[in-house]
Amino acid sequence: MPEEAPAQQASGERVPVDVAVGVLIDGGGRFLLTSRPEGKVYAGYWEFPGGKLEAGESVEQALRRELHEELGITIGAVQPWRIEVVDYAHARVRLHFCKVFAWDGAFEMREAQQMAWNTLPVDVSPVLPGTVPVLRWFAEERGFSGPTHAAT
Ligand SMILES: Nc1nc2c([nH]c(=O)n2[C@H]2C[C@H](O)[C@@H](COP(=O)(O)OP(=O)(O)OP(=O)(O)O)O2)c(=O)[nH]1
Repeated sequence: MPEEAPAQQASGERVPVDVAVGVLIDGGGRFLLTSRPEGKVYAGYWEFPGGKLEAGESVEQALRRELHEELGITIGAVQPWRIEVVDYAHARVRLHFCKVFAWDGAFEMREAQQMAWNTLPVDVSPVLPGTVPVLRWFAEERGFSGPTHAAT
């Protein structure tokens, strides 16, 4: 589906679209990456699951909805982590990355995407540009040095 034309601020900068992103971390410290479904921009690229906020939604509400819609799970506590603005040709996005350590339900890939539990370095490729900083934050937290993912 083509994305809507981005709105512009008076300054000429595009208004960012808010996106809630879930960084699911399991008991072994692995984190979940999913591939972007066919028909979306950057189809096939790996990212953390999530999606755009709908009107009136908080980040947490959007994250609960998106992860249920996309993965079939019900998430527990949402821990806001970091916020990052990324300029793509298709949109300017404000990514609200949240850590999630608990969820219920079995994973179902409801958009025919793929999922992979990862540690550093990640073994899936290509990684979405707006996802790369998260791998760096994990590397800092975990004292990991070296490339976090394969260069594309
Ligand atoms: N989910 C997610 N999106 C990311 C990440 N990094 C990153 O730059 N993005 C960008 C890609 C998209 O431009 C935007 C998310 O929008 P989307 O199109 O996937 O969201 P959506 O599921 O609400 O899509 P739709 O209903 O409009 O089709 O955020 C990430 O790690 N996870």
